[in-house]
Amino acid sequence: MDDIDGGASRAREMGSGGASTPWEPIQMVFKRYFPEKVSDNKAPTLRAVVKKKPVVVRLTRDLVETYRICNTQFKYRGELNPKRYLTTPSVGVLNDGFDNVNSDLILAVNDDFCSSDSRQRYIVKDLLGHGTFGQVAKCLVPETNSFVAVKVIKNQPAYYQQALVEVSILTTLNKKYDPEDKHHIVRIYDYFLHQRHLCICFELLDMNLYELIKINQFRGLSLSIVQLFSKQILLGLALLKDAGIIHCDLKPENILLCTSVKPTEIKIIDFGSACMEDRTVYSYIQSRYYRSPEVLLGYQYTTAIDMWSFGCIVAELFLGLPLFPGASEFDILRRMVEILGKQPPDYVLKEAKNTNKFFKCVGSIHNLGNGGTYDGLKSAYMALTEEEFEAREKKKPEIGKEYFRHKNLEEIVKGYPYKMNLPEDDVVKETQIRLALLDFLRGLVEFDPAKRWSPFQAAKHPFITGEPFTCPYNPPPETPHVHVAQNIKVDHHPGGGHWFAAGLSPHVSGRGRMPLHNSPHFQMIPYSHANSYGSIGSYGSYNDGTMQGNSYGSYGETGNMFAYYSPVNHPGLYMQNKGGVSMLGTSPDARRRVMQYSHGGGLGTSPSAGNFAPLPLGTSPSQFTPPNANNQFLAGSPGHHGPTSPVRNSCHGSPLGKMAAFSQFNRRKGVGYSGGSQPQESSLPQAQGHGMDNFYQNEGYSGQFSGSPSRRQFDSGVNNRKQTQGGPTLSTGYSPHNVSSSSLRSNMYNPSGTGPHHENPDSALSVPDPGDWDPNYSDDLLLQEDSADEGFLANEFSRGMQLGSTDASSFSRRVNSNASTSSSNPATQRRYIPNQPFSQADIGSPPSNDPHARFSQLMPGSQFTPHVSQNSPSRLGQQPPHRFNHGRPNVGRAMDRNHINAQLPPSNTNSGGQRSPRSSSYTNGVPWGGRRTNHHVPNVPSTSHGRMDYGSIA
Ligand SMILES: Nc1ncnc2c1ncn2[C@@H]1O[C@H](COP(=O)(O)OP(=O)(O)OP(=O)(O)O)[C@@H](O)[C@H]1O
Repeated sequence: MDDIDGGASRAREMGSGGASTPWEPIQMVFKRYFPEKVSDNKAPTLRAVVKKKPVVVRLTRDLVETYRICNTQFKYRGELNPKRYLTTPSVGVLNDGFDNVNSDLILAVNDDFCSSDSRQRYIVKDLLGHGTFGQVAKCLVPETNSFVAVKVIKNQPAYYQQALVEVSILTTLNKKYDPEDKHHIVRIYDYFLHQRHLCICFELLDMNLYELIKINQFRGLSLSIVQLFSKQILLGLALLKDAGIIHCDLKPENILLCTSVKPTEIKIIDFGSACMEDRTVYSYIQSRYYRSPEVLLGYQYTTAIDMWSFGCIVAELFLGLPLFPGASEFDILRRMVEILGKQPPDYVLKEAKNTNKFFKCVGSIHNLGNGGTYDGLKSAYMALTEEEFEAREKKKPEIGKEYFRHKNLEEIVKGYPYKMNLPEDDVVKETQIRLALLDFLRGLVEFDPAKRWSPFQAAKHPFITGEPFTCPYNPPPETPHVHVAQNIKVDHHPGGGHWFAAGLSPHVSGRGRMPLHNSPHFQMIPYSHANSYGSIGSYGSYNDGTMQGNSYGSYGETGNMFAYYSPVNHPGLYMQNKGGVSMLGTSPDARRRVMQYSHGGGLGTSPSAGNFAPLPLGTSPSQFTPPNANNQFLAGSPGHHGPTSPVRNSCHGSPLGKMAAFSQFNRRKGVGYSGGSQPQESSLPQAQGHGMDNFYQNEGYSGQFSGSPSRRQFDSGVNNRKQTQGGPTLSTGYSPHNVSSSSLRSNMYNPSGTGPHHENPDSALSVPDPGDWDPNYSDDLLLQEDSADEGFLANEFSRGMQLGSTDASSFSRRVNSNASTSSSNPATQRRYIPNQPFSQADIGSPPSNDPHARFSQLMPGSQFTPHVSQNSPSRLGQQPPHRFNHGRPNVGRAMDRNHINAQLPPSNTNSGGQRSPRSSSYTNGVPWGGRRTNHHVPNVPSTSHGRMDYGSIA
């Protein structure tokens, strides 16, 4: 004390001019502490709880500052930092060293992209995911200080083309059908070329539903969440149906949380496999677990296949595991028949291309009673047993593990374990809701596509509306489709290409394509033998009858030949007929095909592909395939399935398949992580929302439909429509309209609960091991992470999603580099290449109102040299892709091709920071994010995607 006082007086002296005395503080801020007297003679204890971060954390959090404190001479130059690569492998071997062996652009933190069109800069900060088409990077938009997701498409023509389809479809959906962003479809902001890679800029979203289930330890989500998400997905599907677009790859991985809005919403992504309903080009679509019976059987398909996938997703959200986790297509069908207690209707089996693979004929198929519809009692077909299948196919069918103790849907849903310690009342309520769910599912996973509910019909189901469920739902008749976008702008230019492949040309009015004959740009030459499509152009240009097209990516169909004109090509630039047959353009991926045709008129090869075998079928990038001489295409019998989904995650099989395996592996390992006008006659009482705790009414829910007649009644039913025979009973009603954040929190199963959640006998009392059915699963993928960040993570996530009961520590985290380094690393010697992705030989038309102008921007030159990497993965693996023309009548649909202007998100939107539970990226192949949790199922979703083996088939 004396010292202190003395010091103070000396300071005063110094302040008054004492020059020789050492410096002392002028004023004393703290006084000496004198403990208060305590009466009980106990030694007083001073307890100060100081939450300090570990010293290492404190010293390294702002390392540059720490260095400056240590050494004032220290200067920091970000550009000297070693590059932190996000792409694996990061060795540049293609595209002048810009691309790796997989044709992926090698991305490093702080690389920047610049859109030549919008002049917008995007600075790479992290990797969000890795798909078949390329990588998705989290990028900073410096002007607005906001983040976006940029999908960098592989530098290969077919990927490029298919990605343009995605751009086109999404642009149309966003701008024409959902300008107010109410239908839970991801927003596209911009697209541009960078180092020959097409880059598509999307709004930044969060983890996907598979990851959500995963962090919940593969226990199902609460019914309120299932219901909320179902409703939102239905809004998206209703929009798609209205636009006549089939997503073709609906699955939990392609539904992402959007936590930037409150309460949390979901959005549908990945339209890279989508097609127009009247252009069902590919026969091999949908990820296996979510693949519809029509697609499995090779029957014509419509938007109803998305409803099947949706049904599978709803069931999976509730059960935590896929409803039909078949290891092969045979296994899937077997499970469907067993769980649903039915089989596809005879009229489908009679016409489907693959019926013989799975069924045997046991009766007359010529006089199918009941209009060809299997009445459930007797059918002309019987599913093959495993032995019969083996005898026919000369190989054993792959059969996956059983996860449910019960064998039929009703028992599975009813018998699913209830949440632990649920009060009796709540059990009763949930039982009631489960009945509604069961009925709901039955309408979705309905074998007969004609009977399967439409989004409109499903949206009126009590499970969605929250009305009390008292009896089987009788859906209202589907509103006849009336196309909404009547005034679609048409590009009257001869460029077609992939736009037509996606059926996007307003001039392509139908499968019959009769209008094509009238096109001033199109002279159709009668020619037959091709019976399937890839890109189909209404403006193809033929020069003569020799089948030399002047453009690429054109495909034929039965009885007709089409080619489209590419705006980057000269009319008159003839394709070489290298295959010894007359041909017209094909997808560049034709290079890997050797096919036999029953008719000699091969159709099209890609000029970019050089001397490739003729290709009768249009191809997608997802249908690359190596030679397989055993496959024959019959012109009149299109539709052999390829080995796996062209769109997905095949560890074996898909044309892009090896890639899929690779990318899935990486993803799993943590590459990134990964009308409203029906009058409201009366509102149900507000008490509708109290049937289940944690729900509340939200009359202002944004999902109002507008415009489309087929959409307009959607939401009106939510609040007002009464169930056919059910009154507004309050006791069992529950409102799905919204779920508060807190309800999301409390409705997630608590992973710490010990109750049996799964029916799997093996796992009845424990969490199922995802490794059993998830070939990519490995808890080695999980990495330790600084625990100091866990709180932040938990907060970040729970602020967005409010899952609450799930242990925050189970969330992985994406780590962003804060290094303010420049993107240019002097050590990396790369020659700048202007944006010139592919030569005219390789590409189609870009999405633009002015394709010529747009294209000249995009394609300053044509220096693309096709390269076929040996390692270039192919999603559809080792068998040839097959497509078929389903021969359905066309319904002309017009879609515009408006160019998207960059509409960047507001500065505060999704400003990124460290996002919720996705994460971990690789740096030069070394994982650096993620964490290991204490859960006995270490299921941090280190990748954005989940399962990898969807696409493969037996
Ligand atoms: N807008 C987004 N915001 C955040 N992450 C995204 C976004 N879009 C995509 N991702 C992430 O990137 C991953 C790959 O994206 P996407 O599915 O579009 O690519 P893909 O190549 O088409 O994949 P797939 O192999 O499934 O076809 C997604 O699973 C997701 O985790």
